[in-house]
Amino acid sequence: MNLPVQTEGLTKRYGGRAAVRDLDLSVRAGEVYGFLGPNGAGKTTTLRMLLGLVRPTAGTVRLFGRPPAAGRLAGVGALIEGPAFYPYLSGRENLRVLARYAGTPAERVPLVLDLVDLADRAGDRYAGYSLGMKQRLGVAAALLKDPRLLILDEPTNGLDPAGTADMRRLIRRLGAAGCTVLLSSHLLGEVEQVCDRVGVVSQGRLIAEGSVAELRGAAGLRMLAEPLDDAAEHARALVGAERVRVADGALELAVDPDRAAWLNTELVRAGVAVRELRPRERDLEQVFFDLIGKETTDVR
Ligand SMILES: Nc1ncnc2c1ncn2[C@@H]1O[C@H](COP(=O)(O)OP(=O)(O)OP(=O)(O)O)[C@@H](O)[C@H]1O
Repeated sequence: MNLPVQTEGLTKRYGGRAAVRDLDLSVRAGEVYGFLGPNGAGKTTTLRMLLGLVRPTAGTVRLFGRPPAAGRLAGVGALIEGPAFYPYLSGRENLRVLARYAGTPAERVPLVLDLVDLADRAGDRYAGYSLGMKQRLGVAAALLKDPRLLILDEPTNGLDPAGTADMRRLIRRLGAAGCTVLLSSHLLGEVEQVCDRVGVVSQGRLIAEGSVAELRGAAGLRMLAEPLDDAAEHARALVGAERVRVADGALELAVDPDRAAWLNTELVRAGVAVRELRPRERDLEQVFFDLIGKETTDVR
């Protein structure tokens, strides 16, 4: 099956500096994929290589199984740089101009305006739009050709909270409608809220990939109990030694949190006083900084 996006060993060097290093990325049909990383991690360079706007130093890019040669990006819509629109034309007129250039039927214009929630303001001049409306018009332009894959570079960058919420809603709506979306972001909360899967990029390398839940790590339980040694011994006997760890005066148990009541009953029965038992979940922010921190240490 041809994936919407597949790269192998994708690398871009500028002089001696690698902006993107040996990147294997795959985006599956119908998913909203978040490409997450701090500023300068290589996100824009990667997206530009996907679109054939920057030539890779090494490695390959396939979009729906084909290399992204110029003029052969059928089925792909993108918003990479701030969209260039005529300030004195309305949103609708701007899209009509673009549709004409692209050979897209003008009937798509009201459809995409509706999709991005700009139908009411379509007759207003572009110059009078808020930043959020300008970004949404950019997405509308990318949607003109009814793409199967939409690539968005930091779509909420610079937007106020309301504009950000509108953009997130729009992305979720597009995802729900079956469009594959690849978006870059340096904001965890963003990818957490809209993405099915996330790839974390740092210093040009993909350092982690998975669903938000997977990135958070396996859920588990954290227990405060007395005496702790007895609790640990019984817990090991109950769930397996490899699933039990003592850390900071507490027990960490790599088990399904649904087993809390059962564990509590068993330990109390064994004479252990369980003071606290709660699900342990790593905050995604912590995961992100753990990953980035580790990476920085590795590189040093
Ligand atoms: N045309 C270029 N010439 C030289 N270096 C470049 C060029 N484009 C990007 N870089 C460098 O490559 C690295 C990655 O940049 P890139 O813009 O891809 O990162 P990013 O993750 O998109 O960050 P941001 O969110 O800040 O745009 C940076 O160190 C940047 O300075």
